[in-house]
Amino acid sequence: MFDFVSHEICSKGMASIHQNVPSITGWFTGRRATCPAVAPLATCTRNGRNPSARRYDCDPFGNQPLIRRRVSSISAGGMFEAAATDSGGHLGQRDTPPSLTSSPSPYAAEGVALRFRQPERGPHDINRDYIRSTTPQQLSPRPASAEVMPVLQQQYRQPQPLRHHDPKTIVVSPFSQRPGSAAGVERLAPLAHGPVGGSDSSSLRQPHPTAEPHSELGCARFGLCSGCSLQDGLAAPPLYSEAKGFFQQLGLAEVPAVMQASHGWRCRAKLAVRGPAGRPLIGLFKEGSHDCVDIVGPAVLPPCSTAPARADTGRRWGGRSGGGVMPVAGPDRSRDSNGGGLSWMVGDEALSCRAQHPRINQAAVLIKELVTQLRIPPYNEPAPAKARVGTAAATANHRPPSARASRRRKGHLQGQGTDGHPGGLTRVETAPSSRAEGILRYLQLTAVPSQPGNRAEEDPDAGVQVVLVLNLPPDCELNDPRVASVMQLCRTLWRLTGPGGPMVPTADSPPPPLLQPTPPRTPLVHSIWLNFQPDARRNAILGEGWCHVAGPAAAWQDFGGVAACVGPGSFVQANYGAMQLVLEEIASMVPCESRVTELHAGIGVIGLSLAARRRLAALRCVEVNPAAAEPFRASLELLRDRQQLPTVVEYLTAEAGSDPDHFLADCDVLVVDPPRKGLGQSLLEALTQPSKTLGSMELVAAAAQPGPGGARETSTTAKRVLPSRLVYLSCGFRALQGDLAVLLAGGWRLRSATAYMFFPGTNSLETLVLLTREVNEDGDGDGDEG
Ligand SMILES: C[S@@+](CC[C@H](N)C(=O)[O-])C[C@H]1O[C@@H](n2cnc3c(N)ncnc32)[C@H](O)[C@@H]1O
Repeated sequence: MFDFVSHEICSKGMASIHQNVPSITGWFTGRRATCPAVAPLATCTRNGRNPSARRYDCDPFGNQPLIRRRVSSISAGGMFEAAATDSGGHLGQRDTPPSLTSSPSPYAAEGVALRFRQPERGPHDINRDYIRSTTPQQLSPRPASAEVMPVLQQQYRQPQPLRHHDPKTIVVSPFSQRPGSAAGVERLAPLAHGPVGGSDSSSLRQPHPTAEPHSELGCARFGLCSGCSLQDGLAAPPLYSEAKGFFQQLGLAEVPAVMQASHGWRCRAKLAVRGPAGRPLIGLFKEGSHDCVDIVGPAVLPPCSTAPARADTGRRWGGRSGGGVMPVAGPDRSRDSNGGGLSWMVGDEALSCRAQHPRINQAAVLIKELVTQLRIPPYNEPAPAKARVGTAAATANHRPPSARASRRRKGHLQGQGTDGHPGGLTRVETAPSSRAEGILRYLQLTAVPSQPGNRAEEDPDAGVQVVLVLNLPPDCELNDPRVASVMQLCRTLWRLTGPGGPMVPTADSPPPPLLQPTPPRTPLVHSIWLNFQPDARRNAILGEGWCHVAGPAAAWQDFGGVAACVGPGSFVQANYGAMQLVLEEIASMVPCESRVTELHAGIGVIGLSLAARRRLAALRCVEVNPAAAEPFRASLELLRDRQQLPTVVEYLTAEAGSDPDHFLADCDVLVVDPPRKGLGQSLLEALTQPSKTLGSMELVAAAAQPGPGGARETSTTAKRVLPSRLVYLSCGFRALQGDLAVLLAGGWRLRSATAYMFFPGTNSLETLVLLTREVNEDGDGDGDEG
């Protein structure tokens, strides 16, 4: 029998993600918003002709139906459709909608015909009530169906070699295989110098022209942005040497260092958006400042283009590609009434962030281009009152929100909180009285596998879940012009790179958002969310309000053999590949049939993967962020359909230190994965004072526990029974040192430690430690378990 016990999973905080989605159905589908930028691309693709030889003008906001004009620039989000034609100008689509004529096009030689539609409403005339009362079917009988859309989307679906992928795991320190080591991890000899990893010699591995020629990182921006502090020795940062010495003092001869990939490892990126309207900077802050270093490469034409290169305006990185240089629209064009041109196709990977998944880089390029063309004002930070500066190492580590902040999160629209993961950003506290301007604050981009069962970190065709973090209140009216420009961005982005179809679910569609399958072939943009973070004082990137705009709500990803539901506000490790290795090693530390408690469980990635791999007798997960419960439940449901699970699965929304006796009851193996500050005092006490007599209240609680191993005693002399194994995954090495001192003094014995490079290029570690203690009949441990 399967039993899912969920405590404090209330109807408010735990509401299904879609339950609180505002009824904006039909808003985005009310007009055919196919961007005519498809025209040159379609031309290029179909006929191999010069796309810039002839361009099409259009007045996307005009009211003249069915007008063709020649023009000089192309709108980013117009109100028309584009259709590819054959050489005679006839539409080539078999299922051409009746709204498109088949009359010969004057531009037939271009292979493209544009037709303009009478927009039902102007782009700035968005009315929420109107939207709510209109179904997508009424407004848009079908998604943009012109052939050029699939053609364009195909451009983004093109399977590309995942050039960053490094199949080899690097282990720096010499060591022998040991029982607790990561299963399947390839152990290599120590690396002294030279490139990390296998024989991949793709361009992503080539250093930037301006980078240190022999550096492993090979990034032209090294030293400018705060994302990386090391460009060599990525697999053995200075902190690793220190950690090795620390553990050797504690009796461990070997401390393996594991790096899964040196480039392209980041599957979730959080990027600041700053700078003036029309010239956005998207990237990370310089050390100790609000100066944003742009890490998003320029948009360039595809190699097949023969378009003449135009002089760069100087506001972008110089563009280059295999097929020539094509700086995109300059300021003059961005002032066009049509919103400027979209001449780009992809960014230049050699100029993009080395750490990020290539598909994240591509999405960032597209979004930057649209932000530029639509002149969406980036967030303008108020002057900082006191700068709290993180080092590169600190920024690499996550800083989950305080428990109080997490409790405050109710999620205005979605019931989702934030994970507070900076994703490489240095955050700076600002003065309470400061005033911020601008709209677009951050981008959160998460790689999503293109196929169920795929892993995003290995998937060259991965999609990207886009979160636009806005400096707007969650209750901002959607007819607010500031939102309108953002929505125009969303609409264009979706039309260009989404899978097609309406952007939001219909009002009467069933709400299975978390279990919504990923489309068979995922285009570049998997889904779009808005997050509202208007508070300049809050030290968090994500705010409380969420709005689901397009695509599946969740980004499912295989973690440790389990399909894990990752919401846009869920905590998830940025380095998916390294986390997979950690999960393998944790599985090797946990005996089959164990009763496992996982504290700081998040969406339950570790616990569920153990449940899938180790036939656990029981699983209890404890997490303070209430927004993590719903994704956990969704993952659990999917897993239950596939295989046998522990008879009792508990998910507790609570602070790890709030009731340790309850959490530790009936537990053989305790897994902890705390934030950087490490374990709380009460938990450390509980783990080191087994002979503490339980109070009567605790006994009542313990007696209520079902199943074998529940309350074994009812007298007030009952003692706390501790687990025999403690698996400690730490992202804060300093805190780990302190916690280990307490635990070792309290009877635990250190069995193994492995240093994982979760953030190659930074001086940080993710340390996985196994501790054991012998448990006698009294529940006391003498610190030695077999
Ligand atoms: C490093 S993350 C680990 C999450 C999860 N194990 C994973 O790998 O996805 C730390 C988690 O601890 C949670 N957390 C922070 N303080 C906590 C507390 N006092 N009690 C319980 N959970 C806490 C955070 O919300 C976050 O989900």
